[in-house]
Amino acid sequence: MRNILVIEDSPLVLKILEHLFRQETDLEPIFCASLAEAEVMLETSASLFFAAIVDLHLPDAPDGESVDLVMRYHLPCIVLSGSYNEQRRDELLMKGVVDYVLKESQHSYEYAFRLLHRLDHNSQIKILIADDSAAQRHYIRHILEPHHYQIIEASDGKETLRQLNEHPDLDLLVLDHAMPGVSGFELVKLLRQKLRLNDLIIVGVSADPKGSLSAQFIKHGADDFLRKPFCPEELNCRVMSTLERRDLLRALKKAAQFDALTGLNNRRAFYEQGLQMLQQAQRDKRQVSVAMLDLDHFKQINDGFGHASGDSALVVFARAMGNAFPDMLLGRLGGEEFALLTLHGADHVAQALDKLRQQCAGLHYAVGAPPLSFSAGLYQGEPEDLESLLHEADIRLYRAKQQGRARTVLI
Ligand SMILES: Nc1nc2c(ncn2[C@@H]2O[C@H](COP(=O)(O)OP(=O)(O)OP(=O)(O)O)[C@@H](O)[C@H]2O)c(=O)[nH]1
Repeated sequence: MRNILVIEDSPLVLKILEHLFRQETDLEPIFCASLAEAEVMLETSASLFFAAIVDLHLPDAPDGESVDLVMRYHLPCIVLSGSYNEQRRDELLMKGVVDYVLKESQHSYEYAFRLLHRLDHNSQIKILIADDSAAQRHYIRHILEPHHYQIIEASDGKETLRQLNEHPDLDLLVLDHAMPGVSGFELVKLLRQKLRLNDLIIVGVSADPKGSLSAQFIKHGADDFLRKPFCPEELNCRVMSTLERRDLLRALKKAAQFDALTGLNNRRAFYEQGLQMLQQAQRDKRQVSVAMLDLDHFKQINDGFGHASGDSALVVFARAMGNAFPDMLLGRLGGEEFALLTLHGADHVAQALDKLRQQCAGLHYAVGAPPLSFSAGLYQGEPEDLESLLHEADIRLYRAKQQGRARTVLI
């Protein structure tokens, strides 16, 4: 839970904020209606707070004194203001507030909450600022720092490449075009062709007046582009939206690859990775082993102990399978049916399946429920066609069920 200090006196705004905080499970607001109240709160409990949302005009602080108070305690500060004043906004942003949000619509309040959520993740985000001008690097750092990112700098193309090698977990590159040595534009091409395709977000930056440059950057793989001079909010908005877009894509990819209940590969991902494994085995002239596993009398668990207990049986079984076969390709093909594919020989897999069977008997998944048991069909053969290999394993699984379940059939 993150405590958020809210310094605000307007009953209407408080009502809106209370409503929005009620929808948050991990943010807890603590409200102060005046500067005096906030001073006492921070004096006694500043370390409890993660960030602050601050009204610019309070009866005992008519001129933004509440912002200075919060900044003195080095708390990330989101300013809420009823009126827009460009000079005031610039002053506040240069002072290091996270953002200046107008109290004009539901959308702006929601934006403030997006900022709070991002702040929570930003300390894990690594940004590289690549620009040959020290002043420009300093300016960008100053804009990004209040958002709590980890920031690294590079002053030319070569150093940028060195930093990228040194920090393979970099999330975002703010890349100036006109750098000595390798230009920003050349770097984008190089990074997208040679290093990695999607993981690194690239935001191009240039003072070049040519309109086509931004399009060229983006066509060659940059995620966004900013023309200098840009205002602090513009950079922050673009960094935030590219990060959000990447997180969304990652979540989508995860949902498309993994079974939501057990976390194992789903059927599609199992087939995709299985095909790659078969191609590798063909190149290495090796056989593969494939097994199909199916929980025994699973319907009785659902019928006798409820669907939730059935689900929990699937979860504990999948976890045990993951522990038993850490270096093999595993998947949930559907229902209570699982599969594995490996370069290990069938004897090795058969032994591991027996061990898993013993462990399953001791797994707890519902009060009073019978021990978990599974049948398996196992086949070793040439890495030709995944469908046929699975079919062979399935025939053997059928035999295992016929022969009384709780066993592995290899022949
Ligand atoms: N709880 C739960 N049940 C599921 C899920 N997917 C499939 N099932 C149930 O799994 C059961 C499978 O039953 P059957 O195909 O008759 O197999 P079984 O009872 O295990 O019998 P044998 O395989 O012959 O030992 C059905 O009742 C399905 O409704 C799931 O995601 N969660």
